[in-house]
Amino acid sequence: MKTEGGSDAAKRRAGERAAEEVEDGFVVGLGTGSTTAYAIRAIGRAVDDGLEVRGIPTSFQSRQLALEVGIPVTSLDAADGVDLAIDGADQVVDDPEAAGYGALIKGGGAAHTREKLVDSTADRFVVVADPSKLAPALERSVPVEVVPDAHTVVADRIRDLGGEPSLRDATRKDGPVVTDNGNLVLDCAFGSIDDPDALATVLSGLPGVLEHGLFVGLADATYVGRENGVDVRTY
Ligand SMILES: O=C(CO)[C@H](O)[C@H](O)COP(=O)(O)O
Repeated sequence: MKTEGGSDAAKRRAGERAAEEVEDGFVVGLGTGSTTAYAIRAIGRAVDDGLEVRGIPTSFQSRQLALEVGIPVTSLDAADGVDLAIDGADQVVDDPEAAGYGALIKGGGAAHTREKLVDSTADRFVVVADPSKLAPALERSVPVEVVPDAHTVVADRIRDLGGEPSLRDATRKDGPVVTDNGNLVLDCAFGSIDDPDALATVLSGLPGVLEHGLFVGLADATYVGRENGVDVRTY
């Protein structure tokens, strides 16, 4: 059995704190990843206790978990908006003086296209994270989902922009990761990103790019799980 380490405890606190924001009648965006999974499980327990909600999963993984814990699932085209989205992040800009304060890198689970769609649609988007995700600037590789035919062309454009693209390999399958949308992922290293908004705009404009993992100006708050509680950043 997996034991709960310090980081897992922090993730659980963040996820469960965010789940407390879910109100009766809400349509909730269900993000992807281990931190959001704590929120989904907590919402499932609340549903058992009588809370009436519908969830919009952002991935196969979050849909499976929602069904397992008894959250009725719906979709963006069937629901009339999203009241609250709860989602994790791979890195969060945590310097209030930085231009990109509250900007995120997402897509560690290759789910960032649907995550951005659902998170950006929500009236309120809450990020759940443990302290290891906080950084003064974004410096992790940016996941870029590309249609399969375009991966070499987009990789060349990324190099032109000064980035170093790497096709994401599957760990338990020969060949690359294939997203829930049937596409490939280029993890693109740019070093420390001074202007996330500018890079996001350029990446969005590249033919063949479906979506990238820079989330700029989308989050309303980040809940940071700590050993003894939760710190809330609002933007
Ligand atoms: O963006 C994501 C998936 O595409 C995840 O939210 C992100 O990778 C964080 O995951 P975790 O909570 O497991 O650290």
